[in-house]
Amino acid sequence: VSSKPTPTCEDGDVKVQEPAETPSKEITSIDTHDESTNESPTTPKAAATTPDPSLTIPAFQLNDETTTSSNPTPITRSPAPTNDSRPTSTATGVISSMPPPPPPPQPPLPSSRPDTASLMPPPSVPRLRPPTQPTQPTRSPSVVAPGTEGRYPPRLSPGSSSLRPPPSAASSLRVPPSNSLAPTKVTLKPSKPKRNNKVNLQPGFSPLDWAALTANPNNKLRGANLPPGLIKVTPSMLKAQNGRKGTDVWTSYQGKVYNITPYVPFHPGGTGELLRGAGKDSGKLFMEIHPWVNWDAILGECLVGILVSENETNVLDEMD
Ligand code: HEM
Repeated sequence: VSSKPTPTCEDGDVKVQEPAETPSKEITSIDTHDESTNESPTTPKAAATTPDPSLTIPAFQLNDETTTSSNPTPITRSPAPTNDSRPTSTATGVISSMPPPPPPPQPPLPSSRPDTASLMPPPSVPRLRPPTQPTQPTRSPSVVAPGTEGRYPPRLSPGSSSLRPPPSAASSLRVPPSNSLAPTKVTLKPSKPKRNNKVNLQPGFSPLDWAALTANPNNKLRGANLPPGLIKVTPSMLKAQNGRKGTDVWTSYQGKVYNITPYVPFHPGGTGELLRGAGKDSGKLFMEIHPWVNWDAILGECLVGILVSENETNVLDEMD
């Protein structure tokens, strides 16, 4: 639109002649221009009136668009007001609008160029300003809540914060390995040496040897003199089976009584440790030292009976 005719007609004062020469033609062109841009009616008029100055038009357009600083000054002068009056009049009646604006044509080329430049800038300037202005204000408020340009960091910070949560996934993965691995490693190292209370078992008394021994039911690991079925064991009976005076060593675990005598040489923790539960319940000691050990899997064949109360056995004896 800026390149159209403004230069030739616009020579400042010459504008009057242009409308007079081509009223019908100008009307059509002006109408179209007015529809597209309400603010810049002058540009359409110039375009209709100036078919010849095509050469001058391109040069001005480029200059006007590129240089924003030069645009404002020419616009403010005369073109802006003149243009505004023209379009408004054209909107209602083309003829009325045309006569008032057109000034006498001026021969000097330089003067015509500035006019075109002034005419050109208005359309281009408003167009450029609106997009930039709305974007800036929107940015400043959103960013700003605190302030102006310097607020980019704040924006970045909120953005980063929003990313941080999603980063929540990435952050969770990163943190645990570094922190968790270090402590776990440290804890494992000291714990192993502390618990390394295992004893050197005699040849033929390894866990595999014990497994082979228990696999054969004819070994009678429960005791030679016991009945085939499980027996009821009272606390007094358990206490008497402590290994002293040549007796077998019994211990209880979860309400069941076991003969641990055959297992003593196989116990990795040593004889002394295992005999701490002789004649009494070993559940507490067992769970404190190695709760991961499967008691029943190791001593299943050593099961003697079920632990019962003293009164119960007495009643049963009386009944018998
Ligand atoms: C008074 C009861 C018991 C005490 C005080 C005791 C004590 C211990 C000790 C101090 C260790 C060495 C742990 C180490 O150095 O890591 C150990 C290992 C072991 N004990 Fe016992 N123990 C008892 C009963 C039993 C019983 C009844 C069984 C079998 C059912 C048993 C099976 C084992 C096994 C398999 C290990 C080796 C654990 C491993 O290699 O991690 N213990 N025991």
